[in-house]
Order: sequence, then C-alpha cells, then structure tokens
Amino acid sequence: MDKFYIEGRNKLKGEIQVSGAKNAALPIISAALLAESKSTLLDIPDLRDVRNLAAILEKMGAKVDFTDNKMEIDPSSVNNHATDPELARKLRASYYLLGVMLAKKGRARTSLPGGCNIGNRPIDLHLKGFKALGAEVNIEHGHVEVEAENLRGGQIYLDYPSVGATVNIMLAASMADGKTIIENAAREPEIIDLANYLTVMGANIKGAGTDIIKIEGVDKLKGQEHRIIPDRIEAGTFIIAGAMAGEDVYVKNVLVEHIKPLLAKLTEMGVELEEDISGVRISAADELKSVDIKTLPYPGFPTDLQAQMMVMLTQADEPGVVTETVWEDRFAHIDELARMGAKIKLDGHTALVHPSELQGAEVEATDLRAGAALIIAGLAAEGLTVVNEISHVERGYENIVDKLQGIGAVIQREPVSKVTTA
Ligand SMILES: CC(=O)N[C@H]1[C@@H](OP(=O)(O)OP(=O)(O)OC[C@H]2O[C@@H](n3ccc(=O)[nH]c3=O)[C@H](O)[C@@H]2O)O[C@H](CO)[C@@H](O)[C@@H]1O
Ligand SMILES: C=C(OP(=O)(O)O)C(=O)O
Repeated sequence: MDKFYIEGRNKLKGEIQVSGAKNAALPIISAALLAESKSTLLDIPDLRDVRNLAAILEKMGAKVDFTDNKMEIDPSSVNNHATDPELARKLRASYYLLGVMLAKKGRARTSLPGGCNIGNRPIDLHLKGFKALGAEVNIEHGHVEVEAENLRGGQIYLDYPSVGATVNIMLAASMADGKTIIENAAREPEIIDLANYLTVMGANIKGAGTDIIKIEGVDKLKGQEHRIIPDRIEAGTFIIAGAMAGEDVYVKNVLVEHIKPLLAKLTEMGVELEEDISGVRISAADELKSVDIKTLPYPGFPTDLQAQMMVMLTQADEPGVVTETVWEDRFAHIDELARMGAKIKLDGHTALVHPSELQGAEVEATDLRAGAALIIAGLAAEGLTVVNEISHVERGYENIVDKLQGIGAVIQREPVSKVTTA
C-alpha cells in the first residue's frame, strides 16, 4: 500500500509554490466541452481528480492533451452524452458533465458521483436547478439522467449556497434559451473563475461572486485560453504548515484576498505574516493564542481548511472550539489525530481542541483534507508518522512530497510514483 513517511520536527524554510486550484480546474475542464473549438487551459494541477476527469472526457469523444500543467481540450468530436460510470464515481466533479451535456446535447447521464466521504452529499439542488430549466430528471440504479427537448432559462433559489449546484446550473444555463437567475448562489472564488472562462468563450453572465447570478443563454461558445486561479486551500495548507513548523517560509502564488479568513485567524493566534502581491511569508510563533473557528460558505472560514486548522489549535495555549457547519460529518481526522496524541473532544458539530503534545504514529488519511492535516501534524510531531490511504491526498495536492521536501521537510512517498488515473 502507498504511504507517506514523515520525520517530524525539522524546521521548514524556503519557497513553496502553490498550484492551480483543483476546485476551479474541474468545472473549467468540464466547461471546455461546451465550446465548438479547442480550449487551452493553463496552470491545471496534475492531480488524480484531474486525470480521471480528462479520461472521462476522452471516453466521451473529446481530444485531450495534458502536459506540464497545460491542458488542450478539443471538444469537436464529442459523441457520447454519458460518462464512464467507474471513472465518474472516483470524483465529485464528474457531475458537472450533467450541466454541460444537457446544454450541449439536451441529454446527459452519469453515475452518482464520488468525492470525499464527509457526510451526506445530496444533489437535490442541482436537480432542482435542472428542472427549473425545463429538464426531466431520473435517478435509477445509481445513475442520474437529465433530458430537455428545449432547455430554457429559469429562476432558481438555492436553499443553501451550494458550490456544485451553482456551477452545474451556470453550465447548463449558459446555453439555454433566455435568462436564468440563480438566487442565494455560492460566492466562492472558483465560481468567479468559471464565470470568467465562460465569459471569454462568449457566455453572458453577470454577478458571479455575489449571491445573485444572471445568465442570458447564448447559441454558441468558442474555445479559449484561460489560466486557473491559485488553489486557496493548498495555499492555506502550506501557510498553516509554515505557521507550525516554519522559519521564514514563503508560500508563493497566493491571492491573499481569497484566504483572508485564515490569515485573520492566524494573526489572532499571534502568528506573524507578511503579505505581498504574490504570496505570504510566515514563521512559527513562540507562543500561540487559542481561537475559535466556525466553518461557513465563502467568505467565511473554509471547511476545506478545518482539519488542518484543528492541528494548529493543538499547539495553542488554551482549548479552542471548532464548529463545522457545512458538512455534517467532517471530523474523521479526530480519531487519527488522537493516535498522535491530540486531545480533541467531539460533541455533535463542535470539537473542543485541547493543547496537546504531538507524537509520530501510523495513521490513515480518511479523506483529502484529513490527509493534509495528518501531514501537517506529522511535520510538527516528535518522531516518525506513517500516513496510509494517501490516494485521497493525491486527489487534491500536486507533488506534495516534492514541494514539502523543497522547504526542508523530511517526507517520502513509498513506493515512489507519479500520479495517474484511478
Ligand atoms: C469539487 C468541489 O468544488 N468541492 C468543494 C465543494 O463541494 P460541493 O460543491 O459538493 O459542496 P456544496 O457547496 O454543494 O455543499 C455544501 C452543503 O450543501 C449541501 N447540499 C449541496 C448540494 C445539494 O444539492 N444539496 C445540499 O444539501 C451539502 O450537503 C453541504 O452540506 O464545496 C465544498 C464547500 O465549500 C467544499 O468542501 C468542496 O471541497
Ligand atoms: C471535499 C473536497 O473535495 P470533493 O468535493 O472533490 O470531494 C475538498 O476538496 O476538500
């Protein structure tokens, strides 16, 4: 089984580069199928999720070339409205091909998607959106089928500002007849990046980044070049690692306005940060003051940094409270961190994190960000940490071993190998 081996308590120092954002790249790669001609996407992170999505696109008939973080997608030969069921189950974002193929061919089919196991992950809001655009929806034997003879604009109020539902409705509405209004839309930076790409392709979208998005459907979209925004969650993960075990770490390729909630909390904890136009410089503080964290949709504190921040809180002077409001069951890392000596008491959606001495142990990455949290804990702990089930981590962190080794971390992947599909 593939594992990470981490020898803790080595000071991190130097520059670490953030890749393009997974959660922007996946909808944008899907959106490339909407066009009639080839798109060139830059700063695409080389991740398991990205490779699996590219393989799905190829099976649908698209030509995909992915080299050195540049992905060229020629959708002109797409002839299949259905995704490969095995591949589609390996990631969450495969369901974006529902919105895309509904707009492109009036028909789409996919298996219910995969992604991190962090609680119930319904897709009712996606389906509510498709129905409002005139589509019929069928779920049978674990597959979703959507069909519309005449996809037309509609008005949708999202009961929760779901990222995935906002993306899927934007994708479908971009080429529907007439005007769509999404109310209580998600405001995440990845939504704005998708809107920017669709707009250069010829779509008519206003309001991305606010809670009301208006889309006037167009007949055609043209392939374009687009550069993916930096990954704010990867940036946050490295910044937290630097704040725990760093001595002058520079995290490069960061849009600091995207990670203000994290930077504010770290400052409250007493960490010294220097922001500049392309990154954040950080060192570990001698003493950390405790804070409370509550995850919320953007611009609140991101749930995808909750696990990593919990590790940081184990090093604070007093207990801190972490409240998870986005996902109903995103605390699997607590039991794994307990193996490393972390004293964390869970009560419903709230975890009380006590100051704890971390020691190396054999642990399991139960999901993507849990895995990232265990790596950070391993870097700060005394002794050897072995992280199992690392395929979760490789869904969302590009070259994490090489990157961390570059700032002095003692971390190895066994066996040494490159990320592929599956
Ligand atoms: C590929 C991707 O971009 N993944 C991110 C995306 O996931 P994802 O897009 O799946 O997350 P959503 O914003 O949709 O989900 C947030 C909440 O809404 C609920 N919900 C969602 C859809 C729906 O139809 N019905 C419903 O009730 C979910 O159960 C959850 O409680 O945003 C999450 C919240 O920032 C992040 O943790 C994920 O990293
Ligand atoms: C939960 C995550 O991803 P996904 O939605 O792809 O499972 C994540 O990126 O932390």
